[in-house]
Amino acid sequence: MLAIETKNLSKRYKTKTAVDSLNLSIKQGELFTLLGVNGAGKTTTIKMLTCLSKPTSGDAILLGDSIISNPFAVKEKINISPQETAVARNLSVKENLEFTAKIYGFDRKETALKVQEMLDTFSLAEVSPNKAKTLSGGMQRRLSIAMALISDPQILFLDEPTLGLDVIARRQLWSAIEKLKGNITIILTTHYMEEAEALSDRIGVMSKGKLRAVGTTAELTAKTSTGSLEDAFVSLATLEEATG
Ligand SMILES: Nc1ncnc2c1ncn2[C@@H]1O[C@H](COP(=O)(O)OP(=O)(O)OP(=O)(O)O)[C@@H](O)[C@H]1O
Repeated sequence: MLAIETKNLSKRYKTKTAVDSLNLSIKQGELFTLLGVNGAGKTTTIKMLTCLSKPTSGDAILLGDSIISNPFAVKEKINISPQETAVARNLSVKENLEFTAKIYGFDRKETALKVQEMLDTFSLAEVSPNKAKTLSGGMQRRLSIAMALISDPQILFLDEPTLGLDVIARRQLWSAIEKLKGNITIILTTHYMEEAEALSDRIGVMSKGKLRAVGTTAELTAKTSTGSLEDAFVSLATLEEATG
């Protein structure tokens, strides 16, 4: 069974087609990156796949369930770390994780185990008693991802996880994401080429709501006869300008 299969997934606002007939297949355990410039349609795609926004037309099947006809089943299997982190600023790191575990109905023993696992995986043990608002941007993002993983989702969505982070914080977040690879399906959005290249099994290039190409870095560079992902991306964007 595929983790995600979209069928002509589309979202139109009044005058704007944000996502245009997206057809995409993502395997279980894959780390798949949607790469595109601002306004390409990445966040709108994530919002539809996480049942936060209804498609105008088309559908997506996540682990066998449709986002249109069975959104509750979909929501049980997924979680998202959104662009704006979802941490409670006045709670400590540990309290944020415990609070999330309680929402999902874990008992005290399960909560303690899960919280410790997340503190270790995301190198947050040292700041566990500190209020979230005192953390650096990078640590807040790591906490946000840890909170999204508490419920043991089978698919995790990361919307621009390293936006605004410095190079050190970005590398720390990459290594946290790398630890998750293979155990869970991850859909990541970014407009950083080096991030897509460092983390992804496959990359989907989006521009102006359309999926222009899908493949590994090597496949995308071969397809465009270029020497780097950045050149491949520019080539695909230029192609898009020619074809509309
Ligand atoms: N609620 C809305 N109403 C009207 N237009 C919208 C709405 N949300 C998004 N759009 C438009 O749809 C297009 C795609 O936006 P989206 O946020 O999905 O892009 P993105 O690739 O995630 O960009 P970014 O990297 O800036 O987050 C943009 O042109 C945006 O202005």
